[in-house]
Amino acid sequence: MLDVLYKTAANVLPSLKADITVTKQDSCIRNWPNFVKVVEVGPRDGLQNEPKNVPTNVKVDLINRLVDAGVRDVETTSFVSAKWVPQMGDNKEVMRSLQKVPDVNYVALVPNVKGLESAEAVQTETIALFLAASESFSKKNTNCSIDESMERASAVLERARKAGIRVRGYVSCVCGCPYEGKIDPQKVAQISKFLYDEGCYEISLGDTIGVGTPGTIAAVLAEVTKLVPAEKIALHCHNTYGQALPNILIGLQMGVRVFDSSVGGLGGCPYAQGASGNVATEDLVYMLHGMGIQTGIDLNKIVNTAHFICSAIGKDPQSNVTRALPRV
Ligand SMILES: CC(C)(COP(=O)([O-])OP(=O)([O-])OC[C@H]1O[C@@H](n2cnc3c(N)ncnc32)[C@H](O)[C@@H]1OP(=O)([O-])[O-])[C@@H](O)C(=O)NCCC(=O)NCCSC(=O)C[C@@](C)(O)CC(=O)[O-]
Repeated sequence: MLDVLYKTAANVLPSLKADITVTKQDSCIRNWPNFVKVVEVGPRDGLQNEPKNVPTNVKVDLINRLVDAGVRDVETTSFVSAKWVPQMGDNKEVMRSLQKVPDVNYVALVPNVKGLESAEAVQTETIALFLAASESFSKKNTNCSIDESMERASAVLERARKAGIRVRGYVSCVCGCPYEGKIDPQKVAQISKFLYDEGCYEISLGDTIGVGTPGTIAAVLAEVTKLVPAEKIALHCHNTYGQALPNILIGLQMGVRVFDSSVGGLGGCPYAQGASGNVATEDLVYMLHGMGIQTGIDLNKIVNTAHFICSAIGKDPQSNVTRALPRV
């Protein structure tokens, strides 16, 4: 089986035909799902840490290209303080400029009720709340303790419920914290359960600084799935130590069916110095299609989108697949 894949790859590289999709029957592994949801976080997580100002029209173009490539869940921007994250200061303009496609879930990150009010003002239908499993990271990132962040989250969730806005939840630092080091998986599980009980439709577990390994991810998932069903969990893996894809494989094995990624592998958190971007969408899609798992995403188009945004911001793609494939 692997011989066939390698030969196929050798025949098509470096043309843009390397989407080595295998059928379910071809796949030597039988217990994978048929479909996995990919949540594209590039326009928010990918660009929030960029030193250069990215023009609003480039952000909007990026989102439209991602949607055209088949992405159906995309994090567009964040309604946080522009004093804290100036890169997202054009949040309302971005949301207003989108020509929304009906079956696409456009998600905006929100830290508090003020952020929700701004999101509502531009007809945002889905928001993402973010909490941390580390006390120090919570303070650095949102200027409040974990308990205070839970109070803020409850207020946001109550208002969102009344307004009919869907809420996704994040837990950051699930494998480690840039300030505290190791994080107890039970703490991650408690916060995940809080978000689940409060009505988040999905809980994304963030390996914010990309220190997780298949071993630590398995330990975290083992604890979290005691309190939250695996089908409600997403994994958000940064790739600092090159462990994102193996971690995702462990997630798949443990029943996770939703994975966050960032086109071109861009990203990082302004309050987690040294952390690199998320797993690149094109690397994730390449792996999943190669396992016979569908994503609805066109690999060629996503690679072109990675080339587009990387050249717009003057960066090399942090993705093996995009480095391997030329732009057409
Ligand atoms: C949460 C705050 C706002 C608290 O910041 P604060 O300074 O404690 O807020 P405050 O309530 O004391 O208000 C201070 C000022 O901020 C304003 N303010 C208050 N709230 C808002 C708002 N929503 N939008 C716009 N402005 C706001 C407020 O109006 C006031 O304005 P002033 O009177 O001084 O002119 C701040 O800490 C903040 O914006 N933090 C965001 C940090 C951030 O965006 N980090 C990156 C995203 S998280 C991440 O990347 C991790 C993730 C999700 O990807 C998963 C993973 O990888 O782990």
